Amino acid sequence: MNSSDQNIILKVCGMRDIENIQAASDAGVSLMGFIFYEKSKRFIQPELRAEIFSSIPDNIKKVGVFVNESIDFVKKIVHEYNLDFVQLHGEEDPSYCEAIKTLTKVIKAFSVDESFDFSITADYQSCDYLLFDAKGKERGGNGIQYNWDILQQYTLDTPFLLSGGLGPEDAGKINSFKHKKLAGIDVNSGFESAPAMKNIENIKSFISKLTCNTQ
Ligand SMILES: O=C(O)c1ccccc1N[C@@H]1O[C@H](COP(=O)(O)O)[C@@H](O)[C@H]1O
Repeated sequence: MNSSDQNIILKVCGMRDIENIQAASDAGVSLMGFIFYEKSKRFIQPELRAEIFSSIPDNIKKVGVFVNESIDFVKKIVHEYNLDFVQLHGEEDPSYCEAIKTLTKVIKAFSVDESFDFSITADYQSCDYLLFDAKGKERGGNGIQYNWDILQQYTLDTPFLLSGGLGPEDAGKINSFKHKKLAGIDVNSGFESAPAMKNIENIKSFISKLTCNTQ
């Protein structure tokens, strides 16, 4: 039961299956991530993109996820699929983020562990959101969490998304987590029955247990 006036963004990442996208949309998800990183299990093959993107309901905000791609490639994809956001999961520097910001909104991801130095985020304050994922072997989608207490060291104004191994059982922990710059949460492998296939019942049950409203 949602009982708060607070709104947070719920992003479901790594979508690829047309029926699963529709079902997630029907469940109330309005921000979805699509992976343009070839080494990911959730990569969308170029030949499937046109059909997938033309099927996405109009109310869905589309996030393209990239890792150290050329700016020209990202630009092309933003225009081709009308992306509302670009999420950057590599070593993209502040000037790269600025260049993408001329096209669409930018989410810059950082890999966090207990020794993460938040001072590096200072140069990324013009991004629309930062995203704090867990540091793991892969660029993203590692399915592991870090100790969220470290996020209290983040004191800048740019809002952030909480990410990294979030699963259906984490609703209570998310409800208890407080940070004035928390803008949303990003879920992925913790809700999968197979790569890029989300368990819709788990998403519905998760949303119902969050005390904030999701948007
Ligand atoms: O999901 C992927 O395969 C992926 C690949 C490369 C960059 C980012 C990726 N996904 C992002 O990873 C995080 C955490 O995912 P998880 O919950 O630990 O599975 C999330 O921000 C996804 O957007």
